[in-house]
Amino acid sequence: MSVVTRQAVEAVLRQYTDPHLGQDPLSAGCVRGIDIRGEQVEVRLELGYAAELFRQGWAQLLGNAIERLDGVVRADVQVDCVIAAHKTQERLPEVKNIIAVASGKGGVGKSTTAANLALALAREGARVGMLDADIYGPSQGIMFGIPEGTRPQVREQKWFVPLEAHGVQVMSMAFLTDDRTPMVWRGPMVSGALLQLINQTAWNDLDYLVVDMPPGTGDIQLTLAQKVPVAGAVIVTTPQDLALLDAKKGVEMFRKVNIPILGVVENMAVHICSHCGHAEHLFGEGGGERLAEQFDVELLASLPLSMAIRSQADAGCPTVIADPQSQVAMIYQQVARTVGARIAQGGQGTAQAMPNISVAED
Ligand SMILES: Nc1ncnc2c1ncn2[C@@H]1O[C@H](COP(=O)(O)OP(=O)(O)OP(=O)(O)O)[C@@H](O)[C@H]1O
Repeated sequence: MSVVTRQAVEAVLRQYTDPHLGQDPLSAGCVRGIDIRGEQVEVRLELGYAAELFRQGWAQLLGNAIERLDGVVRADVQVDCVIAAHKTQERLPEVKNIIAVASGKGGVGKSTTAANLALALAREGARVGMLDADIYGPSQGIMFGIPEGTRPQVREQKWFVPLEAHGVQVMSMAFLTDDRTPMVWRGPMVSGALLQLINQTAWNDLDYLVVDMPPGTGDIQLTLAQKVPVAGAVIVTTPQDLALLDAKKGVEMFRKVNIPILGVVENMAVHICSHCGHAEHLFGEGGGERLAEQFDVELLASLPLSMAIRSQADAGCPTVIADPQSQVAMIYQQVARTVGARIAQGGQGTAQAMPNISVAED
């Protein structure tokens, strides 16, 4: 009878690439324990991102592979998700990671993407908040189905208690104003008000706070990006040349303030005929890919122009929860897990970068 070794188990693990981390569990530092008792093997893995819809399948796949080793009768793989606080996250103790969702121009589907991303993160088991910072066209209240006129409670005359919808904590300037208040705010006022909104909301133990940024790349965006400890940004674009040009400005702006770009989402990329299923590239093919290549950012997903995406979001129940088994919902889930994985890889949990000290022998 052959005896199973730790090396043999590790060699099996090395053959499998975590699709979100792009590395095998060992190289990615996910292995927390390997226990071998005779013919039984127990492996514990820890993922630094939310992956409720992935972890069981991943555990099963790895377990089956280990069971194919000579001398193994049973392999149990346990996969846990543990989301750490981003290293820059000190000012907001209740928020571990802030994700900015931005676009170079309006109307590309930034808010729709932000809502689906937040809900997808929640479905993956994370505690999630949504801050609607799109002050000129706040739409998260509608997308989360919060009845117009609902006001947040105020605690100790200082804290706004975020509204809860579909399991996500939601806050928007729209909850504090009414339709008759014209939003003709100038830049500095807007940034000030938004910072106050972020800092004075009583967020409750969030793994991720998704911020739906105002469209564009002006002063408001820059101030927010600098004053809020953002873990990373997701840029939303459509494939038209003009939108892509604006998206490039967005990428450059975040780079300038040293905020990592987690990736680009290309929205309304293809039209799928609801009668025959034929896919048509309305605005030209491969724009998102070119942008990703040119700017060395990851293309997280290409989403179709779809009536369902629009009608479900506009009705207060975005696709991720309205039709959770749909292909589109699965794309959003994939984006959510990848975004979480990129943040985890960006140095989560490391308190501070230490200077290197080298000791040389004479
Ligand atoms: N993939 C899609 N397919 C079809 N319609 C979409 C898609 N994504 C977004 N939409 C629709 O396009 C419109 C604009 O979307 P959204 O409000 O998300 O854009 P935005 O970039 O946030 O715009 P703004 O910044 O001006 O608020 C909405 O009616 C939305 O439902």
